Amino acid sequence: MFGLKHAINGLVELIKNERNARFHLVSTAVVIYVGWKVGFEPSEWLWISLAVAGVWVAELLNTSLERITDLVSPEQSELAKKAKDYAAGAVLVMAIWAIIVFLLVAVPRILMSLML
Ligand SMILES: Nc1ncnc2c1ncn2[C@@H]1O[C@H](COP(=O)(O)OP(=O)(O)OP(=O)(O)O)[C@@H](O)[C@H]1O
Repeated sequence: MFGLKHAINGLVELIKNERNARFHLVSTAVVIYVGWKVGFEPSEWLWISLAVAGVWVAELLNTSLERITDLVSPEQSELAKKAKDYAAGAVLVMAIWAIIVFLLVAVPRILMSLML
């Protein structure tokens, strides 16, 4: 279980050091609260949890790639810029998908529960 300790440490460090991660943490808590309040179905939880996990994974990999890039190329370089921009693009794609899932799955359920 030593790997688990390091993995949890990675998550804690991400939340401590990255502003984006703190935003993800608040968003994750809000989505879980809303889902619990309106009573998401298991299939809805599946989509929402996939989107939430996807954003966390993308942010973890992006931050890891940023650190590796800084290690390999501490000075300004065109390649370092490309490497970081690609990784940031991956987070953006995942975040857009998570918003689409939220709009398609959560918003109709929230509106339904407000009308009842
Ligand atoms: N060594 C570098 N050479 C050229 N451009 C860089 C370099 N480092 C960063 N950049 C540019 O600046 C952008 C922001 O990089 P930075 O490492 O500050 O990431 P960040 O998104 O601000 O994340 P963090 O706040 O975690 O460091 C990169 O996407 C890239 O375009």
